[in-house]
Amino acid sequence: MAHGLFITFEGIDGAGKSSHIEAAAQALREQGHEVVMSREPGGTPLAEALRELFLHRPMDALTEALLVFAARRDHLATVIEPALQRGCTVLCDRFTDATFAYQGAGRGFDLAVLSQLEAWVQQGRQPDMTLWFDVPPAVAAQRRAAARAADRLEAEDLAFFERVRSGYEARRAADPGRVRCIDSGQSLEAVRAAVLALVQPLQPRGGLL
Ligand SMILES: Nc1ncnc2c1ncn2[C@@H]1O[C@H](COP(=O)(O)OP(=O)(O)O)[C@@H](O)[C@H]1O
Ligand SMILES: Cc1cn([C@H]2C[C@H](O)[C@@H](COP(=O)(O)OP(=O)(O)O)O2)c(=O)[nH]c1=O
Repeated sequence: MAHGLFITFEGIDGAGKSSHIEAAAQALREQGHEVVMSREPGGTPLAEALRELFLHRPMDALTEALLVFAARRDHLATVIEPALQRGCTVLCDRFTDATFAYQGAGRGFDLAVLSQLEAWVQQGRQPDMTLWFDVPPAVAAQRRAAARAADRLEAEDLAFFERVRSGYEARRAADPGRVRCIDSGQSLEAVRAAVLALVQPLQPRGGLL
């Protein structure tokens, strides 16, 4: 079925993805896309409330996984799917690759259970393209320390973020056509050029209406 483009942005905390989403959106608008921007966990009032709990309350890995998928279900049903059906291009700061990377690789949670939750919640919906901002965890930690106070996930140690990074690499290896790796250890200007090189050729898809 025809639908708008669904593009997600991923990477460990401090990789630099949030620094480039607006530039990607602007480039796409200039190509004629009607852009909807969102984030996960979040993007709806319910999902934003779940995000606050997720980022600040202690919980085990299964609870983390259930919360992010509950938030995702609401976000997909009320924001992402309607926007894609209208033919919009949806840019989302994180999506299910983050769950496989953080809860799966980072926490060691069962990947088969995550795949089951993914199937129930997404009903086959997958991003058309994912930009994975890849950077060594030590570089990301320096960037975070200079920029902001750590939340519950950001307080994890370098070994955790090494596992998360390897989780993203596994997702890329499983679907290299979708997950595109950007070397985010470069300068802001070089990363921005790499992002624009990937998004500028994308044509608007148009919707059903
Ligand atoms: N390529 C880069 N070189 C140097 N600093 C960067 C680069 N990309 C991002 N930063 C800085 O690192 C910090 C974290 O970036 P941010 O975009 O918030 O990361 P993320 O969204 O991936 O957590 C910000 O202060 C940002 O200005
Ligand atoms: C979407 C998602 C995010 N997360 C984590 C990754 C981040 O540490 C955190 C929030 O992501 P993010 O919005 O990137 O945080 P910030 O705006 O502070 O950069 O949630 C998961 O652990 N699993 C998930 O499925």
